[in-house]
Amino acid sequence: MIQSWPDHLLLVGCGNMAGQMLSRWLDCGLDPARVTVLRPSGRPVADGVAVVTDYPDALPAGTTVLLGMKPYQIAAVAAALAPLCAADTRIVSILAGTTLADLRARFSAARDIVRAMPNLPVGLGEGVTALFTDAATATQAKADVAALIEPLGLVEWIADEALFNQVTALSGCGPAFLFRFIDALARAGEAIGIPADQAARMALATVQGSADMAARAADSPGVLADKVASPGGMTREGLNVLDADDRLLALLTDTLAAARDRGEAMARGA
Ligand SMILES: NC(=O)C1=CN([C@@H]2O[C@H](COP(=O)(O)OP(=O)(O)OC[C@H]3O[C@@H](n4cnc5c(N)ncnc54)[C@H](O)[C@@H]3O)[C@@H](O)[C@H]2O)C=CC1
Ligand SMILES: O=C(O)[C@@H]1CCC=N1
Repeated sequence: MIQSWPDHLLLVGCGNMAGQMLSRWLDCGLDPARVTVLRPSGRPVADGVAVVTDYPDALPAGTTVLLGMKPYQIAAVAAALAPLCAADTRIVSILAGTTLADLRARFSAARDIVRAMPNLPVGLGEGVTALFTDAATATQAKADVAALIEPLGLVEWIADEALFNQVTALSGCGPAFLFRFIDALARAGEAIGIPADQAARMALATVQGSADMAARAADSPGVLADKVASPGGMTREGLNVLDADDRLLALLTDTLAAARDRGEAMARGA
């Protein structure tokens, strides 16, 4: 695929998440001269990328703005940024729990506004990004934003914004839950007697290899689990613990529901 990049990309905030997105875009050939980062610290981001600590007097025509600061900063950012926006300014927001209606109210001049929910592995091109927009956004803008996000990994358009907090809980927050799982697997190994450093290496490699295998396999993860479990063997005994009363499923459902609920509270301004 021939990547067509925005002529001008303004990142408002460039911390953990937006930083990973930008890193991947630069790795994939985005010309750093097209990028401006606005960050209060003024710290350099990458060779050739302009960093500013305040808003420019004007935005070049057709600028794509990535809102990458914290959600609670939206009021202050919009107060300064919205007057610079025109109909051809494209807004891509990665702010958790900030609705499209809220963004449209704050950036009323901009026609094309897309919510994006990436996750941290986008820096490797192995992330997941959920996208949502409404009918007011032009078809070409949708295609251009999708093309921008495509090098980051899996792209999923979400048909109903009511599901956006749910997908944020699953894939946006998901890496943190997986990191916890890897850590817990290692610590459990240590608890049954494996040296800590060895358990950590083995837990990580087991998760990595299993995820790679699941991604390539024709079988579902549920079927693959059964293939590991020899009848009457060790794995079945372990699975019986995870499966009792749907323990693992219940734990993960509670985990995602708590994250989802926080997104809904954030949307209410809590
Ligand atoms: N960390 C993650 O895994 C994910 C984060 N997000 C979203 O990404 C956004 C940023 O989160 P992180 O990168 O984790 O936070 P972060 O704290 O690492 O980055 C926020 C950045 O915003 C900058 N900033 C602070 N005040 C600002 C202002 N007034 N104007 C412009 N920039 C300002 C900070 O200097 C910092 O670099 C949040 O809205 C979050 O919901 C979305 C998906 C995943
Ligand atoms: O914790 C948060 O609110 C953000 C959204 C997804 C990942 N980090």
